[in-house]
Amino acid sequence: MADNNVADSPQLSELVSFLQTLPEPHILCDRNYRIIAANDAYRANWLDQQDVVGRKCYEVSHRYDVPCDQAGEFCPLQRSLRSGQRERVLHLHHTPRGESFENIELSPIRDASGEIVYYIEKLEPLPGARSQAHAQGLIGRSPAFVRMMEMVARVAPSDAAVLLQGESGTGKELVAGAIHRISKRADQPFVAVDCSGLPETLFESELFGHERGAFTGATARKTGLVEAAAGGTLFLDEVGDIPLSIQVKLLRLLETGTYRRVGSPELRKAEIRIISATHRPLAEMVETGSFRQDLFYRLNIFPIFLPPLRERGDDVLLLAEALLARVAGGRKLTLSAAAQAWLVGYPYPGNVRELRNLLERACLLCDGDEIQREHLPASENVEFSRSTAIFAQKPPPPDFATLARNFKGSRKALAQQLGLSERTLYRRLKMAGLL
Ligand SMILES: Nc1ncnc2c1ncn2[C@@H]1O[C@H](COP(=O)(O)OP(=O)(O)OP(=O)(O)O)[C@@H](O)[C@H]1O
Repeated sequence: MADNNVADSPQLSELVSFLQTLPEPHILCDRNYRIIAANDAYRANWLDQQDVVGRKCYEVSHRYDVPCDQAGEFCPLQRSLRSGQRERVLHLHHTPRGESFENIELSPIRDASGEIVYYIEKLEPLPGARSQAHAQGLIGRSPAFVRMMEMVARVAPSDAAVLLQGESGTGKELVAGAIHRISKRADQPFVAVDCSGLPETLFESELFGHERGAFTGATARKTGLVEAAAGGTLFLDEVGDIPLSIQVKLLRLLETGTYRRVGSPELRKAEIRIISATHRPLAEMVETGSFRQDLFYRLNIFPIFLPPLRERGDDVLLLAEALLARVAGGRKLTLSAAAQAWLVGYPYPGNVRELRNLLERACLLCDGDEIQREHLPASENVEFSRSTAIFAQKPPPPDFATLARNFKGSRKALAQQLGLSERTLYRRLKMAGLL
């Protein structure tokens, strides 16, 4: 770690030996992006590489010739110079093991006059996210994808409820898993519940468990999914498909953090973090009354929008290469220039899932080593796959007017069922022409 340039300055050498005590990779930079020192944890990542001291941070981490903000990315150093505060960003960095997402935290160090003279930069790799072709985790490097990953990195360490919204096949389940793996609950269970596949009658006993004899057929005590996820993460997939009658039960769990097994008076504490996902427009469903507003607020503490593949530019080819390696069953396949051109131009209504399916089919059709244009769908099939993608979506739940007309109870009961105040309900009824 010792650096001849810095040994003369007592203040600096103190800083440098402080960095050395830190277990995470750290570097010290000046205001001009020059790396002045790097601790052993950082150097361990750069084994066998040219020394980084004296080089510019953007050149080492990005192989750019200019600072990040001039290359179209956020530069935490520039931000910190402006704000005078500590700044955090997520960057895709070149490392000796390939590209990897890293959480960067930059803390300014001031001299006696208050002027910022150095920056301490902490670099922590984000587990579960890579841009490399053969990684098993989330793949992408487009600006839309990096923006999403930045949100993932920010929320993961907290216990905040996350709502993942995005079209079908955009990777919501994968992102939920990544949040769990980055969180402090990573060593505890990750339990996924497909809410659309859960019949109304089973919802409570599946989620909360039941006692022996709680209802006909309950021949033994059953542990619920909330209990199975204890200490970890409960992932509620397709949360927009939960019927109104059940939404209230979920709300109670979120509001009180407690639940009861069916057939048991004992109140149990739920030690879980909730991540939910939906491809439905939940905010609109709240407007039309098919999703409870209060439950929406509880789930939507930290919303993350997953970009559709058609907005992810070059990620298509990056993903295609990685997914090809995953579906090719050990064969080493490449994509011809014409196949690549078709893949880049296709709009992917079924997103990454559809890309994966197209490649799986192409592998089966291809006898050689290179996937050709003809192994991919003819243009008329594009419409076919689009209609199947739409067909795969479930019918929307009934709208507010239908619900309100068919409701048998009082207006107060209807307001309660919809999670609205009576005043809001009155306004909605009026707008729907029902008053
Ligand atoms: N960024 C990504 N990198 C690698 N694979 C991905 C990525 N995004 C999605 N996939 C793959 O695409 C497929 C669909 O992903 P996933 O099931 O997570 O989507 P989803 O948004 O939850 O879909 P749905 O709304 O239909 O449940 C999976 O095979 C997943 O591994």
